[in-house]
Amino acid sequence: MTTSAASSPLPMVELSHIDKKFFLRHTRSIKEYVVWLFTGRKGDLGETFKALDDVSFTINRGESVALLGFNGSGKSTTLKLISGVMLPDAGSVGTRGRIAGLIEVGAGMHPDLTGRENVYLNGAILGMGEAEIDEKFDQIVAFSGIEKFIDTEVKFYSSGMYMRLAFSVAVHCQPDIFLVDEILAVGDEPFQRKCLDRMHQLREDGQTLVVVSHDLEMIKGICDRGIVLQHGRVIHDSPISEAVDVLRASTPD
Ligand SMILES: Nc1ncnc2c1ncn2[C@@H]1O[C@H](COP(=O)(O)OP(=O)(O)OP(=O)(O)O)[C@@H](O)[C@H]1O
Repeated sequence: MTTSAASSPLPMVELSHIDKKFFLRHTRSIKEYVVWLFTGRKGDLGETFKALDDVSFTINRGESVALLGFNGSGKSTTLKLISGVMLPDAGSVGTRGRIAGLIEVGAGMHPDLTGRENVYLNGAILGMGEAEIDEKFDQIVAFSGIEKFIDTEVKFYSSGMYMRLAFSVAVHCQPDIFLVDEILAVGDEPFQRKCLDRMHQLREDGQTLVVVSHDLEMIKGICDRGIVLQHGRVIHDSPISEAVDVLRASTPD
């Protein structure tokens, strides 16, 4: 039996045995540091901490996946590795196509540039050419709803305004993979609804979504699969309702 290429799953994100470590510095006073230096450097000034531990999963085209877990479980670190702004210490990350990541409020924006200039900067970072941005500029600004402030330097924007502009640029660049961290929470309710509608539309268009949020009801409305992280390890991967139940039944320790 032959399977048509159109119906076979196409991997868009592949994480294989990822480890990510951070160095946690133990704060010391200058006096303590000098004593440590002249007494044979006994004891550590810090320790290595594993934020992700042997994380592997594959996300196929058209899937809408939530990364779930309590604070500090490694969700944002995973998104940063997928987006490429952070590299793993071990393992490999593979992605396909254009990625747009809304991971940190203000990331990818230059504070001294205006909203208009940042649309071009952000658009270029996301892989759009000048002509493509010119063509979509009015739509981007209209969706963001910040027309009045588009020629103001973004350092004067509120966090909600940053997010509006960044979300609008990201969705208009038609990403193959759209990564969204908690940042939607800084938008007001009408704009959040508008973002959710747009994310549903991306999903219907067959794009791939990876979402991090503690708003489990919202997540259930937008995602079809949930990956639960605990202390940097994947402990569960299933359809979203079951994954949310697993998270709710577990305890943060
Ligand atoms: N740049 C960094 N330097 C040191 N430690 C870090 C760094 N980034 C993340 N961590 C640590 O890695 C762990 C995982 O962080 P991460 O932000 O991925 O968690 P999260 O699941 O997104 O949490 P939250 O729900 O609170 O946003 C945390 O203990 C965090 O303190």
